[in-house]
Amino acid sequence: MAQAEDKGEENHVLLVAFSAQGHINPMLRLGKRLTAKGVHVALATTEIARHRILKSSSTDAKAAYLVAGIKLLFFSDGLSLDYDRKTNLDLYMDSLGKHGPSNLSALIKEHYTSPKKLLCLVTNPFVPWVSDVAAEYNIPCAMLWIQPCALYAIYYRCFNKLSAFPTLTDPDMVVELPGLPSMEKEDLPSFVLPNNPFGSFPKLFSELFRGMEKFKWVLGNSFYELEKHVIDSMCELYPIRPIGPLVPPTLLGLDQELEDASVDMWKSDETCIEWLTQQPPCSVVYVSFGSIVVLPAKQMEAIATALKNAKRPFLWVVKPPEFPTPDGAGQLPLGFLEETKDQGQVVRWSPQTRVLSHPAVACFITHCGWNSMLETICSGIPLIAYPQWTDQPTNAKLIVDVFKIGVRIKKEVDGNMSSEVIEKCIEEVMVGPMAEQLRKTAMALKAKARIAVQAGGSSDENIRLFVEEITSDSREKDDSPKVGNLSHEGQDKVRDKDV
Ligand SMILES: O=c1c(-c2ccc(O)cc2)coc2cc(O[C@@H]3O[C@H](CO)[C@@H](O)[C@H](O)[C@H]3O)cc(O)c12
Ligand SMILES: O=c1ccn([C@@H]2O[C@H](COP(=O)(O)OP(=O)(O)O)[C@@H](O)[C@H]2O)c(=O)[nH]1
Repeated sequence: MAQAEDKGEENHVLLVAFSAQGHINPMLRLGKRLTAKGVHVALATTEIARHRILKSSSTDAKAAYLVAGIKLLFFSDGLSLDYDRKTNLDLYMDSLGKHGPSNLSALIKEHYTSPKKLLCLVTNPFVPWVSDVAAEYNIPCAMLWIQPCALYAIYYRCFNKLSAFPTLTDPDMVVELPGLPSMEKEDLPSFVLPNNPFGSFPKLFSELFRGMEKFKWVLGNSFYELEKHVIDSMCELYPIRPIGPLVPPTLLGLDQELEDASVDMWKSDETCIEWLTQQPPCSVVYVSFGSIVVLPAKQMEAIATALKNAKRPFLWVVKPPEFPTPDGAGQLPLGFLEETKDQGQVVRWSPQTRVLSHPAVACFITHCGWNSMLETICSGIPLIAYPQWTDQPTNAKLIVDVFKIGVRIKKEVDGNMSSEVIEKCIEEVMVGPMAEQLRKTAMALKAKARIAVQAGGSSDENIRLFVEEITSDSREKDDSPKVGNLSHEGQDKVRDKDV
């Protein structure tokens, strides 16, 4: 690899991402939008990401270091490559927090002849210590918030103790926040509940949200028209500027931009596209729980039974667990593949954005990861929500009560889902007046997403403003906080132009 990345050129931005696929890709797409506005961009993440990208044979070795003109750089999180990070999340996050700062700092020294040439570091919320590395070099720092702006507002208010949240003595309280519907405990992010098992998460986020002044800008992977009430509600506190949706350009109708900026950590099975092509329009139920969630065997069984009984074509992504367990978690019930061979397809990993935009696909049963939700919004199809942890319960609430583009699978008292309820949800989004209404709303949101990212749209304007500020910032050496959002007036102007 080249010793120095800057080759004497000016206007560099370094993005730093946590090593999940759903974290790196929105960062890379932000990088591409910055590149389009004349900024040089590189992305740093941890070695485990390089290992996964190289293992996924759909990406060749060269592509693992250069994605759409963005150079990828890697640093160590202090753990060996075969360490089971998923089972030991708290230890993993601790190790990353301990070793990340010095390793990233060394990476900056190694790759930039003068760190002062960096206009800005952009970090994501799971590596908040990046702002300290930025401060060490006197470089301004921005955060890309990669979940809905609603989650930003909830965490900000929770960790700054601005609103009441459930406690051990009052675990069932309903949370009321500006710009959001009333939220019960099953609608809140799992990390703010008193029974959250991940001890280090509240620590990480409470430090982050109580020290927000370290970030001169907060950018959000969302768009104003999608979440305007909650975005407006944060204007007086610590504004967030939506610059998304950061999804592949083909999903946004930006066909002049052919190349997507993203990496694959798993090789996708393209045969399912041929299979989709043989299915009737708007007939297929797509099912996926993303890259991290592994469903217990009982829940796998409930889905399997519901899909069989629904008697509709289905495409189900069953990603084999990286560290299999003896209780059968994440595995298909015996005989299922044989029984359904004429009805559906099971793949280990799908080309999801191609699937969602395929005319044969009718709806999506999802864990409600935010990237999957944005991709679905941009494809204009309804969702069936089955959230698991982190932001997903709140994302499900948004789908049903704010965006109104889907239904949610209600859990039984034992926390599991019944196959009858799943089957009923499938019928609800496929046929009848409710299905029609959901589809109409979904199509309208898709149109708004496209407008937001086109030249002069709300997200495009926010990117332009950000680039203007980071570049003038470096010229003027102005250190005053730049947390201002587009003014309401500005937002209105952009909206008026859209309609
Ligand atoms: O919270 C975590 C932690 C974590 C952090 C601190 C700690 O003490 C313990 C665990 C690790 O990996 C994640 C990975 C995620 O991926 C995915 O990221 C998308 C964008 O944020 C989401 O929308 C999807 O729901 C999600 O699965 C989302 C997360 O919220 C996390
Ligand atoms: O079979 C699959 C399942 C998921 N994805 C992609 O993986 C990402 C998942 O991100 P998300 O935030 O939805 O969930 P996570 O996997 O981080 O929980 C999305 O961009 C999906 O398009 C994919 O390409 N193929």
